[in-house]
Amino acid sequence: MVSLKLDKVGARYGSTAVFEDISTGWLKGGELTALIGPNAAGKSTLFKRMAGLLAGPGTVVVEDVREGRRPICYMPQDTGANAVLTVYESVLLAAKQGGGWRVADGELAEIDRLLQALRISDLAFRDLGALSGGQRQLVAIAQALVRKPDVLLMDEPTSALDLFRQIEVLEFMRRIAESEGMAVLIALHDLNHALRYCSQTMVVAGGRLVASGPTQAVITPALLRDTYRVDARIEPCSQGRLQVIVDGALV
Ligand SMILES: Nc1ncnc2c1ncn2[C@@H]1O[C@H](COP(=O)(O)OP(=O)(O)OP(=O)(O)O)[C@@H](O)[C@H]1O
Repeated sequence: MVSLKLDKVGARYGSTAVFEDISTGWLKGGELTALIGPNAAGKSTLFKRMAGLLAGPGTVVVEDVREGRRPICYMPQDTGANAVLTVYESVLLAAKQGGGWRVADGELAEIDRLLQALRISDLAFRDLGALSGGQRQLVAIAQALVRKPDVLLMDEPTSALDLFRQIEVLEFMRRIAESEGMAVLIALHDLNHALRYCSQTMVVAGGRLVASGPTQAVITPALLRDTYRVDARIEPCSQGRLQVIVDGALV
């Protein structure tokens, strides 16, 4: 099973450091890990650094990548479509990225299966540019999964989705991470999603990793006060699930 850790990783734009010296323990395949933190904390930058899209100090260690799998794929937050492609073409193109152009029947079947699983088969022959923001986000998830990564970095993958789709996508990701042994890191603003779906959570703020570990141990009223500047409680709902209840902003 794949495993991943960060060793003294940093990133900067020009002369401005976004974060420095981020080290983690091993994150394992089969689990969802939330990456949380305030706006501009560096979540997208950390994903880009991990995916090798940005250079910087330190090492992103990925071990035991399986044959036929890509080590790391990054699904960006902004999925604006400027290519003149249908949904199906765009997913096929993602599958072939970096490989040969011969298409096996099994690859087409895999695309059909993914579009069905994400309930977007009806969009297959629509142009990307004619989709809603939420539809585009679902297509971006299909494009990411069809690349068969062992580590998948998803940047706010549910930000444009309605409530039903948010739950459906996160449950799907949890199932697929478990069944395929994929390590999935998800940048999230909805901390209730982190509590419900992610076994591990990493928190970036103020240019460093301020906490990391099992989600229920990491997301605490003290963290919400110090990192998000809100007064909040974490309490079980009537069905026993932990929920963040925000009482107010601390000014
Ligand atoms: N291409 C860039 N050039 C210069 N600065 C950048 C660039 N991209 C991001 N930044 C800056 O780096 C910092 C971290 O941005 P990043 O997008 O990683 O934050 P984030 O935690 O993902 O934020 P959000 O939750 O708002 O999406 C911000 O101050 C941002 O302005």
